[in-house]
Amino acid sequence: MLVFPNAKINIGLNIVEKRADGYHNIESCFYPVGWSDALEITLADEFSFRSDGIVIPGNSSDNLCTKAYQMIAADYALPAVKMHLLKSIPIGAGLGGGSADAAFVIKALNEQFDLKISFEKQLDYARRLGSDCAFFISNKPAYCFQKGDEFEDIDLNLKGKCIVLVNPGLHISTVEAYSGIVPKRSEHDLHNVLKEPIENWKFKVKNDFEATLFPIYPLLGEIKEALYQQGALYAAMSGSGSTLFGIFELEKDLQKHFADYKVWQGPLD
Ligand SMILES: C[C@](O)(CO)[C@H](O)COP(=O)(O)OP(=O)(O)OC[C@H]1O[C@@H](n2ccc(N)nc2=O)[C@H](O)[C@@H]1O
Ligand SMILES: Nc1ncnc2c1ncn2[C@@H]1O[C@H](COP(=O)(O)OP(=O)(O)OP(=O)(O)O)[C@@H](O)[C@H]1O
Repeated sequence: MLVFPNAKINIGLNIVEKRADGYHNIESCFYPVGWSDALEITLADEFSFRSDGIVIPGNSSDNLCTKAYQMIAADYALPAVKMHLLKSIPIGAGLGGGSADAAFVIKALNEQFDLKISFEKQLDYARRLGSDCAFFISNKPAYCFQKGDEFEDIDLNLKGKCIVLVNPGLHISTVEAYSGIVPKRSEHDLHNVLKEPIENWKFKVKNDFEATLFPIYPLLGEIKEALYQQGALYAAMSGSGSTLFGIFELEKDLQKHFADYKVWQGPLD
């Protein structure tokens, strides 16, 4: 089976409070984007995982794909498989790429081997692998709360608009990014603000990581500003960085403009 785990962006990210378990409760809109890895899962004599493309830190037993397989294999009689990942989504980029790979393994094993794991149970498995992971089980625009792993439907349709993702190659650790944050309630209810015209978002839809990370990495703020100068309706950092995104009314080719960085651009669904 061949699947294409895709990235996500965070449209708005309020870090509301620190939890007793050390994590943070957040409020965010998660939106799928087309920057994708490719993952092939085939029957084999023994389990193996290998990856090509962007080098993933850690060895194959640390990989979230391996962890997802082992977790399901602990509860279901799974045959051995060979997994081959072509890694394209930048790492430490706020795009949830590792989480997407893991969620797609859960979904692919369920389908390929007819395991009949319910949707709710797939979500529970995904939550065990990472806060971002559960989103990729449904992989539809959603308002996310708690650790980012509880969802409500959101009335937001950006279909037809174009997104440009710019990754400057800085690897920002999620743990470090959260450690710099002083949580606070947001001034604006994200649900309501996202119903306003996209041109208003610039003033009201904030990613709380920007205030602490932009002073440390000024390049991030410069790229966001450049996206606005190029005509973005809305621009922001995704997750804990380091990827910036711009949403444009029409197709936009900024590959040359951001020639020093990794750029992905395409339509939103
Ligand atoms: C920044 C976001 O990408 C926004 O979508 C996510 O909140 C991060 O999700 P993730 O990468 O799946 O994070 P996890 O692998 O679950 O956690 C990594 C570390 O980030 C911190 N963490 C993560 C999620 C969360 N809601 N609060 C946290 O404080 C914790 O220190 C945790 O040990
Ligand atoms: N399949 C995988 N792809 C990418 N990273 C992986 C994978 N498996 C394990 N990891 C580990 O997860 C870490 C970061 O994962 P990921 O790419 O999801 O982070 P991110 O882009 O910062 O996402 P976010 O902050 O939005 O969760 C890496 O340091 C890497 O060691």
